[in-house]
Amino acid sequence: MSEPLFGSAPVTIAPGAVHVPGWLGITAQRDLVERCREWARGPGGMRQHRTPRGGTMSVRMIALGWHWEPYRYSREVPGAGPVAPFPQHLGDLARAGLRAAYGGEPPGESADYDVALINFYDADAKMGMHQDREELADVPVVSLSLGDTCVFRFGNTETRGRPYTDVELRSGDLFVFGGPARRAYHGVPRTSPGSADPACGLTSGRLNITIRATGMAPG
Ligand SMILES: O=C(O)CCC(=O)C(=O)O
Ligand SMILES: [Fe+2]
Repeated sequence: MSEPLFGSAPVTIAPGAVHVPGWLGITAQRDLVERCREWARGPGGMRQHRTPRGGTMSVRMIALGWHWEPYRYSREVPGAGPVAPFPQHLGDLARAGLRAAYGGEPPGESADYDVALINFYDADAKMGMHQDREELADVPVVSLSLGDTCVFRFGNTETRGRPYTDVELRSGDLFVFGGPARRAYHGVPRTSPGSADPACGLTSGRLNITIRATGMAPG
């Protein structure tokens, strides 16, 4: 274990998938919530995306560095111009997250993070089991949770179903999945409305930031 910012020891959920409870202290949480509010005002705002099968995602999201919507990355936000830039401090935070989770060299390619997806969950929002697989690079995904507690379901690389492990993610928790877990199915079956400490800066709902490397050439 090396240099956790805060909180308890890493817990390995599956090979390559590590949960670090309470990694971000309350001040860092509040700072990130405030930045999310600014990012939410970026090109296109927080959007509920349609899926190719005709559904609508229940989370609201915005992306930095690359725009994402089901199921591809692009430089432009449809109808709103170029995507907001990727803040380098999120790349630094992600690399610190890798060290906290893995305690040494992370599995996969070197970590040139270039995209962050910011999801907002209201009390009813959830996310079905899916793989993060639009990225070409084999770099771990770094996930930060803010606000309400949720159940994060972390499964296997073969199917949306069992075996999986349900993990409670609270405000300030870090979850990293790379190496053999990089393409594992995962989702958020529910959140617990009203469970957050308001001192985190969010009085209702949950924010999740995933920091990723697309492996795609900029521009
Ligand atoms: O909200 C979460 O914890 C997971 C989000 C997620 O899986 C995604 O954005 O792809
Ligand atoms: Fe995901």
